Amino acid sequence: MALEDRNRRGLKRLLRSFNYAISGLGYVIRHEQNMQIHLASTIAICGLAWFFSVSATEWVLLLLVMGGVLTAETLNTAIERTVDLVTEDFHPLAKRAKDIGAASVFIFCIIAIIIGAIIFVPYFINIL
Ligand SMILES: Nc1ncnc2c1ncn2[C@@H]1O[C@H](COP(=O)(O)OP(=O)(O)OP(=O)(O)O)[C@@H](O)[C@H]1O
Repeated sequence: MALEDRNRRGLKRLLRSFNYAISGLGYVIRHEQNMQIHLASTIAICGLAWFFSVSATEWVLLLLVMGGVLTAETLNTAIERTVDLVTEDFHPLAKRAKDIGAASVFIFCIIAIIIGAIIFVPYFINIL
């Protein structure tokens, strides 16, 4: 957001914020291979949920964890770019910050896999 707009309010500022968010999302999707993998997984999981006609509660849980993974990856990319802005040299703290950012995505992925298994395994067993 342009610096002079920071104290302004109203629809114009809201629309600009929306545009900046879309631009950030587009960047992450275009440049981060992990985000592309997460998105492909999200589409596949939605297809599976539709195929098995999962319940509304299960949809909510799936959407929450899928959204959580995508959000964690987006924030992790922001951390990576911020670290790159601070230093391009090897630095133990840069490594620490990036590794911890990556850990946050990893944690959410593990939780998503566990919740996905809890929801889908009974459906798979049913069609066997
Ligand atoms: N400036 C740095 N100093 C020390 N270690 C770094 C630095 N930059 C990256 N690393 C190490 O290399 C790893 C990979 O960093 P990189 O910036 O390539 O991110 P990435 O995990 O490959 O993510 P992506 O490919 O999604 O951008 C980091 O997790 C960190 O351990």
